[in-house]
Amino acid sequence: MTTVIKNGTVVTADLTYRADVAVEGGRIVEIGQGLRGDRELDATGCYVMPGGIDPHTHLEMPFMGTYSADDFESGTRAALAGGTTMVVDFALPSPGQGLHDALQMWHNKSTRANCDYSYHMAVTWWGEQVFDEMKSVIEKEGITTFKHFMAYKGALMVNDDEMFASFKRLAELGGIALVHAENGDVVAELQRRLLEEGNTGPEAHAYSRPPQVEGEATNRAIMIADMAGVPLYVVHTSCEEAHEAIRRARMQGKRVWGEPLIQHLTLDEGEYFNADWDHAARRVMSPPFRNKKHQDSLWAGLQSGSLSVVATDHCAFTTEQKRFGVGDFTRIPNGTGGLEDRMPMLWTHGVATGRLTPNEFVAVTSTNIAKILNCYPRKGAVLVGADADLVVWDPEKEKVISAASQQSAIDYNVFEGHRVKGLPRYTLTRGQVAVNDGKVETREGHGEFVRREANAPVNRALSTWKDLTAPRPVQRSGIPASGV
Ligand SMILES: NC(=O)NCCC(=O)O
Ligand SMILES: [Zn+2]
Ligand SMILES: [Zn+2]
Repeated sequence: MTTVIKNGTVVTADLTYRADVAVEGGRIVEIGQGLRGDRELDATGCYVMPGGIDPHTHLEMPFMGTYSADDFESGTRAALAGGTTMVVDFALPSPGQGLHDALQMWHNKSTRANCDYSYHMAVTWWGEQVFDEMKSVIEKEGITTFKHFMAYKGALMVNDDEMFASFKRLAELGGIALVHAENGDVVAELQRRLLEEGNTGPEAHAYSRPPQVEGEATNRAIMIADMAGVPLYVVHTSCEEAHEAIRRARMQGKRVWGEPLIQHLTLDEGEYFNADWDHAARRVMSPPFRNKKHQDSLWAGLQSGSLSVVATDHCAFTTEQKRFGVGDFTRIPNGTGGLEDRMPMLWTHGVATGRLTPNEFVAVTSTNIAKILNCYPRKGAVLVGADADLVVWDPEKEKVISAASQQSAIDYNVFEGHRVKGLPRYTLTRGQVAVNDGKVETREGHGEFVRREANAPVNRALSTWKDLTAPRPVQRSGIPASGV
């Protein structure tokens, strides 16, 4: 059966043009004028764009004594409702657990996914087993991106020596290093002091994680990655200090990317001073929301290209779960939702305000990350042969965000009450119409795992450069290279 999206304007990361798009067998089979199909979707007045890719989600994640509330079913349903057609979640080994073991647990959870997905692997401890398994995780499992938590001391955090060892291994295997960049030692000390001084509420969460802890860790990760010769992707970049480090590194030719979240772009630290404990705690995440200066920096980064991708870090906890932290802010489960709202919020606050062009919107929500993850143009493109992961975007469609009508399993929404203009009319996941004229018609289990190959072009370029500039002995006549 052929489905044709008719009368729309195709918008990709670099082109805008009028065309119909024909889809068959889950792929785009033709792009042109006057196409006919067994089923036709009217895109009059709409943009036909690559579906969004959210490279940072935590679905059913075991964390801080509980599990995040959205699983692969509700999470990917929320994603599709908002125009996102692929998510990348984090497989998280517990201390001492093997990588393949953890991966199997994630494969078991994701059988319910409504859209395609991939994983990053987390390096939560270091040892010979992790070193060995990294190779097969990359080469056999198709997972090429490995996350390192520089925070969450005593739980997920790895130290510099472990990070350097892991980064070197990734450089050798053609993978990419990811970091959650916050100085976990300093955060732990600030938390201890704040509690001692009687600062127990959610606002203390923000005080315990100032921009300096993020700026320092981002710089450190960049330098360690440079010494290891591995490309680096910095997740949830929230402040000017971290952005500045990334910007400088990129200007020096280092292979570094930064990922702001839609929450940090549009919500600020004022949320933590709300008199309602629940309101503030629901917004506790790491790094915390910042002020306008930092938000302006992130927007400028997207405009100038020093920041590359907008994600959500979707890690949703119910109010009941957040209340674990009454009386001690360090026990509030860290994380917020955003999967359904990333694209409409970014369109409303980015494109409609003139901060981003529609093409830049596609770049930062889909195409850039598809290239970084080495799954472009299968994902992130409107091209013949690409997966038919598409969103038919109606720039005139409006709604007020509300927990009452959301797909997510939690009982609130951090964007509650925000009016958005720009929403999906249709979302297609490998050709299946999951949002049909605004109505959600997802199919549980439709999602497939997306394998990715190592040694992306950026890895090859970086290793060529590192080889070329590696230390070499100077040949001196009459002097042997090694002692006699
Ligand atoms: N970001 C957050 O607060 N929770 C999810 C885990 C992480 O990415 O740090
Ligand atoms: Zn993180
Ligand atoms: Zn995260």
